[in-house]
Amino acid sequence: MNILDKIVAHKRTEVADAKSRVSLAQLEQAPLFGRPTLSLKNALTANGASGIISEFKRKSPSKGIINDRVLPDIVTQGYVAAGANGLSVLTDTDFFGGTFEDFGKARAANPTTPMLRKDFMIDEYQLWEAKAIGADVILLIAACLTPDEISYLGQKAHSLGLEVLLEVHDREELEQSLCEHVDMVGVNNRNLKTFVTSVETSLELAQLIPDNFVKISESSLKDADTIVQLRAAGYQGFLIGETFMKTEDPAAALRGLVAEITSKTQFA
Ligand SMILES: O=C(O)c1ccccc1NCC(=O)[C@H](O)[C@H](O)COP(=O)(O)O
Repeated sequence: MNILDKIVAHKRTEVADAKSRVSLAQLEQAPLFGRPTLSLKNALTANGASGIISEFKRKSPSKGIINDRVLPDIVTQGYVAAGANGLSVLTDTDFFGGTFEDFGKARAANPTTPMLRKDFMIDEYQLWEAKAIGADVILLIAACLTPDEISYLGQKAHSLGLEVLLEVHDREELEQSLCEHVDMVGVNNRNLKTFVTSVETSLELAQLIPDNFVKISESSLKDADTIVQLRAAGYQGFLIGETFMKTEDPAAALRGLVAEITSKTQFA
């Protein structure tokens, strides 16, 4: 069984357990459930946007522990001050060390920044959870969902006011999964089954994504030259976790990257 299958199998148990403990009606009573959501799509496409979505990621299946010494509220507030247009916070505990508590702390510290609940969504119950914790955007990963599930979950997410980021890794996933219930298309440079990374994946798929979807390049992004190259290929969003989180001061690492991108763009 590959890691993605393991994560999804575990997620099914986790969701079944959560459903038996907390009903949808109870989730709807959460203080943040009725909060108006913020648009990540608008934030990424605004004039002068950096396009960077900074991720709070404690550990990962591919790298093990990345950083267990930092706090979600401090790091994410720093990210926003350093120029992030969106935040991604892992809520998966077993494989990524994230929690709803992490998400809640980041949410409270950043009330005006769009936030992605980064998890493996397989059931509409998780959309209610996302609303209850104050998320603005959810992720649908083509590699672990059927096209019908993507369409169904996308539609449900929209009915709750959540934006939808569809994640693909190759042409086949893109062609089979793209539908009207998606707002943004993320191309993951990491093959989630083998962990092999290549930015070529984003570069190759760029022209195949229709222009009415905001394009986001995800994973293994490390330097300003790559961001500049991806922008030229049509990407307006850049999801970055490890490059920042592996440092002692993730926000300072983002600030440095934004400064470098700005200088390369100005003098290009
Ligand atoms: O990061 C992993 O090892 C991983 C393994 C299996 C499934 C998903 C995984 N990562 C999720 C992500 O999409 C990344 O956290 C995100 O794109 C940021 O990537 P990076 O900048 O490389 O931390």
